[in-house]
Amino acid sequence: MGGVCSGYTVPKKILLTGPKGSGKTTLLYTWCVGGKDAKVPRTESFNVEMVHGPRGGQLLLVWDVTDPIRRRQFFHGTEAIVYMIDSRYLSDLDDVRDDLHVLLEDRDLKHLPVLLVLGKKDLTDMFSLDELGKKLGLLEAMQSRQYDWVSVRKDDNRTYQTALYKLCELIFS
Ligand SMILES: Nc1nc2c(ncn2[C@@H]2O[C@H](COP(=O)(O)OP(=O)(O)OP(=O)(O)O)[C@@H](O)[C@H]2O)c(=O)[nH]1
Ligand SMILES: [Mg+2]
Repeated sequence: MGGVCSGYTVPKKILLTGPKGSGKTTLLYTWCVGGKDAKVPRTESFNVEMVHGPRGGQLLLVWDVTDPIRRRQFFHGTEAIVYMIDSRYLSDLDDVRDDLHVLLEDRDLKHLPVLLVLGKKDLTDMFSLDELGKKLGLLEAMQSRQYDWVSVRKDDNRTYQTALYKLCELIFS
């Protein structure tokens, strides 16, 4: 539940991660500006931004970090994971699968809700979610945690708002 202390809402800490160039910072800054064209800075190390969810009192502090080694320092206190994949590489997911499993097995991240985001859907054809689930071993990986998925494309802001809505459903419901 969202913590409220003396009238202030305590934000939920979110880890936004996934392979390099998958579209994480575009997602984060689109959430921040609420649907207008987001200016996306190049990510040197990490980005961190406060994001308002669709309902009052839904406040998220989102840490956007790619590097699998450096991101470890951001795990403590995390309350949900957003894992982003570039949809163009759905046919070659071995590295993604390994990275995702290492992340989900970390003791600081066990049992946390996960939103899987498939980015750049404007650049790819349809795919089967069953097939994706098998390739990523989602059935085992998502056992004992809440999980959802969504696809986004930067030419359609509604897809980013749907992603934010689903994330808040996972965290606040
Ligand atoms: N066509 C298309 N391009 C996108 C989309 N989302 C992001 N991009 C582009 O993909 C590139 C990488 O996007 P970023 O948001 O910087 O990706 P990132 O995951 O933050 O990258 P790193 O910080 O390097 O890990 C940029 O040129 C974006 O404009 C999308 O939905 N469709
Ligand atoms: Mg980035």
